[in-house]
Amino acid sequence: MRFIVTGGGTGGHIYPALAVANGLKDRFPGCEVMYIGTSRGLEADIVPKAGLEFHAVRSVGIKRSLSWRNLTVPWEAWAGYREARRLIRKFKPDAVVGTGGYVCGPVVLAASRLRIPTLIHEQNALPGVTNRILSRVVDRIAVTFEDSMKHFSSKVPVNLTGLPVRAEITAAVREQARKKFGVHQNELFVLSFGGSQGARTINQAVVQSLRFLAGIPEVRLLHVTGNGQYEQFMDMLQTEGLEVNLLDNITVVPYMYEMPEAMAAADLVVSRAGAATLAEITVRGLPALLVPFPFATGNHQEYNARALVSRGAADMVLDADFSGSILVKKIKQYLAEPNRLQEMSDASFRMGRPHALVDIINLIQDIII
Ligand SMILES: CC(=O)N[C@H]1[C@@H](OP(=O)(O)OP(=O)(O)OC[C@H]2O[C@@H](n3ccc(=O)[nH]c3=O)[C@H](O)[C@@H]2O)O[C@H](CO)[C@@H](O)[C@@H]1O
Repeated sequence: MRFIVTGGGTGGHIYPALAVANGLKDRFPGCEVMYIGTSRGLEADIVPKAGLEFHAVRSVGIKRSLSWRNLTVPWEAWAGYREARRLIRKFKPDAVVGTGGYVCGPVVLAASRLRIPTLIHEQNALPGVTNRILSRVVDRIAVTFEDSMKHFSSKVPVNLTGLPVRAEITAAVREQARKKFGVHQNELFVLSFGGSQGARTINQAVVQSLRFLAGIPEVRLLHVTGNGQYEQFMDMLQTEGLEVNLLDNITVVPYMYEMPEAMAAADLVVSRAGAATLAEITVRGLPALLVPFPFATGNHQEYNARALVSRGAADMVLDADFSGSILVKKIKQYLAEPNRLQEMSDASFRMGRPHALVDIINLIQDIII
């Protein structure tokens, strides 16, 4: 068996593609998997490190603002399509799977024209432009959120699978994780972070709230600033006259490499609303206070957040409204109403899709038979 997976640009498209590649290898021992991306995207770095055969094709996105570069788009797109077609003809895959990003366009389109079974996975509640176009030519569509199903044409079967999360996220054990982070039984352990890059708004709000949170001993806060924003965060603390080492119940780190354990230990997550983060939160049944990144394409993070909010799994505060005083107010509310947290947790757990990967691999198996 041979498969091609494609998806690129940001980690949000690449990690689900890698999860699918690994899932295919488990389901079809001895199968060959080729990854097609671009040479400029993060995938050119990540995919070879993951031990997969990687090939790059040209791919272009249309600039939303007026730009002379858009004039070269048709030529570049045609060149990328021809490169993808050549790779597919040579490799002869049994199926091609796309997880979004511009590069999926030429690869999935070429596969479909060559009558090779195709599946796309959409991570966000508001589908990206490439997946919307491809949805007309593929054999199967898998989605993370029920809310995105209405954006696809009814001709192609759309399946609600969820987004595959790392196995460690489900495997981490709460009691062990709480011990590791020194969390006492009755403490409310709050994990705050802003996606993989960190979020300035969340960082600022945390700085503004630290003096108050330090005075609430029932709360323990683990805050992740993002690697690129750690120094700025420390500068802001200094300006406020705060020394984090002196605050017993507060820990600040630049990046959390042990996110599975941190989530396992947490009672509440404060974060952006990237699709991977939300898949992890719901698989663990965590209640969340979400502050969507307002500049994500098409404002898709707000749509992602609303998918949880409308089902009672999370609260949302828009980026423009979020501040230290809102954060403190919300935490005080949750402390005063533990039932509310429990209800959010139950609703979150109901949305979680721990079998996302298995369901996606089943769909791939369906289209190749
Ligand atoms: C800014 C932007 O447009 N981001 C998009 C990008 O998300 P991006 O990949 O940046 O962010 P996500 O929130 O989806 O995922 C972040 C991942 O990083 C992990 N993590 C984070 C911080 C940390 O310290 N340690 C750690 O391990 C999280 O556990 C999670 O697995 O692609 C997603 C899927 O298309 C979209 O939904 C997001 O909107």
